[in-house]
Amino acid sequence: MREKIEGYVEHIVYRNEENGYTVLNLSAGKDEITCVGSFQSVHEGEYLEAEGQYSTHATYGQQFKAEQYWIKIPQNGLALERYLGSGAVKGIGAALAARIVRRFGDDTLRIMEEEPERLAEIKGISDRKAREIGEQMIEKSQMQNAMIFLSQYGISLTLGIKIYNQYQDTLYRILRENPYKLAEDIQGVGFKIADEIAGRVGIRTDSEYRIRSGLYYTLSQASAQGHMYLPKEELLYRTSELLGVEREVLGKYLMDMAIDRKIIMKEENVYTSQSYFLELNTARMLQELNIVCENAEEGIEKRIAMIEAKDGITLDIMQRKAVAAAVRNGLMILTGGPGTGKTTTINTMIRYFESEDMDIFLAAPTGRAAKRMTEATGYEASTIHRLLELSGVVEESSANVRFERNEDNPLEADVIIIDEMSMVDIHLMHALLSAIVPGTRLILVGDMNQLPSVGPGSVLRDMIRAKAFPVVELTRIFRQASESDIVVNAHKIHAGQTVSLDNHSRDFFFLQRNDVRVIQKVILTLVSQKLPKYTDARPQDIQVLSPMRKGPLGVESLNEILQRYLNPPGPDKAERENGRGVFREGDKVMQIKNNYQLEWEIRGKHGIAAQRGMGVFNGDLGVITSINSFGELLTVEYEEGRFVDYTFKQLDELELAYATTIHKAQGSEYPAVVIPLLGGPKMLMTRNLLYTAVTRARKCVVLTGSADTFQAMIDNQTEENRYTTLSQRIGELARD
Ligand SMILES: Nc1ncnc2c1ncn2[C@@H]1O[C@H](COP(=O)(O)OP(=O)(O)OP(=O)(O)O)[C@@H](O)[C@H]1O
Repeated sequence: MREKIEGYVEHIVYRNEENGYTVLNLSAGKDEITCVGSFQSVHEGEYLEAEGQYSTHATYGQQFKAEQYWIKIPQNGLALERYLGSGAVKGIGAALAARIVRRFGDDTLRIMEEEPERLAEIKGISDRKAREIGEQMIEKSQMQNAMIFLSQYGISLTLGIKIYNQYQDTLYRILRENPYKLAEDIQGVGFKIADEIAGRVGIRTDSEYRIRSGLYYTLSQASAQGHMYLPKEELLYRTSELLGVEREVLGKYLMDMAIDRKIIMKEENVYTSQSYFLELNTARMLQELNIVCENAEEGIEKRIAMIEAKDGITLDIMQRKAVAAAVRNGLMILTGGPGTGKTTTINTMIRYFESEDMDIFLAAPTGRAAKRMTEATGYEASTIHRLLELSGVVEESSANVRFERNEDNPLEADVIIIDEMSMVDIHLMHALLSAIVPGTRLILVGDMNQLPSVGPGSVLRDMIRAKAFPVVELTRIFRQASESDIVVNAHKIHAGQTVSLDNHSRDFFFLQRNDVRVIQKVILTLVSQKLPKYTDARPQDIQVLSPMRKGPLGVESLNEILQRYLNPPGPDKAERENGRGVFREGDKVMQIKNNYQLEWEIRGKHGIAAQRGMGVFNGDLGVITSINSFGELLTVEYEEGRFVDYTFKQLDELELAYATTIHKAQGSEYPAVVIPLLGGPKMLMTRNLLYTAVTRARKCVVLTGSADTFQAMIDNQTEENRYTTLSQRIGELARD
């Protein structure tokens, strides 16, 4: 039940400076109430009104959880003295507070606000200080008023403070005239919040601001779906649906927005300016790197032969071609499916450049992929983010990341090799290219048939389609059929051929089951018993990959079931409820968005940090090691012993990960993978998706469900259609 309480802040028991989480004692008449919540700035002695609910904490007993609060500066002498003495006003300490209150009594507050110059009558306060105190008081009461005003529109305190800091006094005008400006200026306010405020303020649905903001929002939504632009008609259609405004009305605003350079229109395609220039500049930088390296010609073949002899391998003609192309060109792309010898080729390239004393950097888009690259090459590989030296001051989305390595401070390497290029989105590609000077060789390696990157663009495919850069495609499968049916079948799936499901294989199995419950049971037995034994792995290393989130075979249900059996509740395991279920110590979890600001540390003896860093990324897998309800912290251990503390408020960035979607598994590999397949929407159940799922497994893949669904997926060549024009931009520049 929602209740309202009020009283003086007696004592601040605990405060987390970072997120404002506070435990305080409130003195309300005769009662003392323990009150917890996120208080931005509360001081002892202040009079607090709070709305929220009582709850009972296992250790700390009854406490009041504040959801909203208002601070009142106390009026009477003693409370006022305490308030002022608590450091609430800069420049006033306890002793000075006592003197001020002794002098002005109950009139203190009025004097401080209205006649602050009179404070100078007190010893220890100069004219200047008096003025400063006055300004602070005005600021405080303005902020207070602003918060009250904003709370009418359902704006939370944290957001309210951001809004106030951005606009100060002009906030009233902005809110009344154009709340959509908030969506442009303030992180955390999107079109939806702005539109809700606009509705309450009474702004017309066909107002110019609303339409412009709606058009822009639709474009950003498209970008979140992977597109770089929308065709004009589609943009108008989607925006008209969103705003409930006729399509005909919208068109004319596009022109205005183009004049303001908010958007760019080209051949009936509409881009945000940012998207347009991302593609254009990426194309330009690629062209600049695309040079033929002089005096590389001599003895390439001979040197490759020498390396082959030394390493005891014989490269295939295409592999040799790839190494030579990497030596000759400033930019080259190596593509091929699993087992076609990409890694072997990279290794030979590395030996080649090593023999020329060149500095070589290796990187991949995810931590897991980088680790695999390190293992396969024996050469240290890092994530692209780490290579570019992600710097601390960044905003949340990948679009606003800042790197230490950029055009002013480029990477000092002779050769840069990037693996798993299919996962690199346009933002990361742009950042990478910005940090590379022409003359440095860039070698991009990836499988263009994997699902496209999570972020916008389809960089690798677009580059290959542009036909403007040297590309070598490896098609011969080196891994023998007897050795790996995973690889052979993946290629068959890609080629649309029939895959034998007779289970005469050592690493590729199909268990035909048509009942959902039976399939769930099969999955459970596979993960908890059979596969760990068969592949010599731990149950948490076996990954269940589902095409979908919802439904009895979707990620959500499967996680619930797997959690129940693999990590049941126990007296020694702390838990934390969240909206979607429960997190428990020992659970396998996944970070589900890029968070460049989240800190990790590698803990040495006695839990002392031995190394620190920033950034946890979409798809990173870890295990919950502890849940601390008092400190409201949940700790996850990620690979390489990186520990990350999440406040309870950040838990929406985590999900149980016994099962994950195939999309989330891109670029990752697991010893063994289990894939349930039983019907599903045609849009989703594609050949591409099946191919990506199967290629995630290193030692063993088990599919379970309906063979018809399996075949239907092989036959379904629908591909996600991304609106991108990187290849056109490359083409235009190449013609110039
Ligand atoms: N020219 C070659 N001659 C003989 N064997 C080869 C050759 N090239 C690669 N192989 C072998 O084929 C297998 C797959 O090669 P590699 O790991 O380089 O492929 P990949 O494309 O990187 O595969 P994946 O993406 O699945 O890791 C390895 O066992 C490798 O030793």
